Amino acid sequence: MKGRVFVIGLGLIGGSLALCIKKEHPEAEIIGFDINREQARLAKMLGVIDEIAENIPDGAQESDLIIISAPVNDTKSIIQALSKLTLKPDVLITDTGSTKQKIVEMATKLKERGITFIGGHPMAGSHKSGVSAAKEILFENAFYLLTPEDHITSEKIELLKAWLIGTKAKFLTISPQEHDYLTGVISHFPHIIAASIVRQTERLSGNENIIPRLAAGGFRDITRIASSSPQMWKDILMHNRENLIKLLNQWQEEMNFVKELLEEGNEKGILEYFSQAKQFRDGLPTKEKGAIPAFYDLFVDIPDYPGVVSEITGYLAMEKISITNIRILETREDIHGVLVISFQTDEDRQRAEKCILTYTNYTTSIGY
Ligand SMILES: NC(=O)c1ccc[n+]([C@@H]2O[C@H](COP(=O)([O-])OP(=O)(O)OC[C@H]3O[C@@H](n4cnc5c(N)ncnc54)[C@H](O)[C@@H]3O)[C@@H](O)[C@H]2O)c1
Ligand SMILES: O=C(O)C(=O)C[C@]1(C(=O)O)C=C[C@@H](O)C=C1
Repeated sequence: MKGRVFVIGLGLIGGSLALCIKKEHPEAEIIGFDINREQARLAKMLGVIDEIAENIPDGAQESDLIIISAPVNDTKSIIQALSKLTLKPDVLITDTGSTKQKIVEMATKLKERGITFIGGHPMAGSHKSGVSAAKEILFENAFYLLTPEDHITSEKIELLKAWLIGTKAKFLTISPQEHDYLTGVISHFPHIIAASIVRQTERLSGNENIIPRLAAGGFRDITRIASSSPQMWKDILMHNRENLIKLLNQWQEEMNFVKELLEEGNEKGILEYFSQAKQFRDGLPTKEKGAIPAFYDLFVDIPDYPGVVSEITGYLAMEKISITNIRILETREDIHGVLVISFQTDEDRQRAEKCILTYTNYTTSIGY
């Protein structure tokens, strides 16, 4: 497709979408604006956008598609600012915010001017922020939630999907209310819990350095998202307060239930508690991204000697296999450790396993 695309907010999500659009529609011209000029300059330098706009009116006026990928509160102000401009009559405006009700409400200002706004939310991301973390494959296989209002025609929705086809995401249309409830349950609420576990651990650590040093696999897995942008999450919580208050009440009941099981020494009840959770968790789709991202992890038993990690990454580099993450499971005290290497695709993981088995005598597995 040809046309001018204007991305406002050149961080992880805006940058990743710009890359997806450019790949699929190389003839499109991608203009970007970020309140942080450094981010905009970096986006241009990294080839994420073609040109930097001086300000929002400058970028918006001749655009065919406008994507707002700023924190949710800023998104509201940007919509308000856009509603005061003279834009192309058939311009399509969308956003990527993690909440939808308040944003869609604000977009009535656009509707009043006859401008099409379709709320959007790609359900994949990271705890990292900024354009340097942007990547084209971020949304592959993820759900991409759209919250068009009733007056939006299916042609406009299809046009937006066509622009975004390079995300390789699966589009799903829901109402803003459903959106905020569902994402409250599977995304916003878990972020509160992750932060609370980290805070409790910090509080209990006091001067005892040993606690953070012992915090290994389980703690790290459940708290990764506590490293996300505090500014972004403050805004999300403020936008989804009602749902989150209800969820917190339910969670308190759940915790009281566990406490009672413990007080009663109810072995059967505790077993049942974990079994039920395991059954549900194990039944979640593993190849789909979304609330639960697909991890293509390879576990490698490695001896504990200096340079072993670079030895393995060196073999993978020789075979041109890209990795997305690498870490050592610090749960064992013996002379062996477990290296966990994550890949973008199952195919990469299989190639990596073959490569490691060819060059080394280490044992590998895809589960641990
Ligand atoms: N991070 C995730 O996992 C994720 C996933 C899906 C959706 N989202 C949503 O997408 C949006 C962007 O998130 P992100 O992770 O890319 O954040 P980010 O911090 O990486 O990027 C946001 C960018 O917006 C810029 N910005 C802030 N206010 C602005 C304004 N008024 N005008 C122009 N630029 C402005 C910031 O300078 C920053 O560069 C948020 O609404 C977030 O809720 C995030
Ligand atoms: O993977 C992560 O780090 C995320 O937190 C991504 C995540 C999520 O909660 O699933 C975070 C917020 C977004 O609105 C969508 C996706």
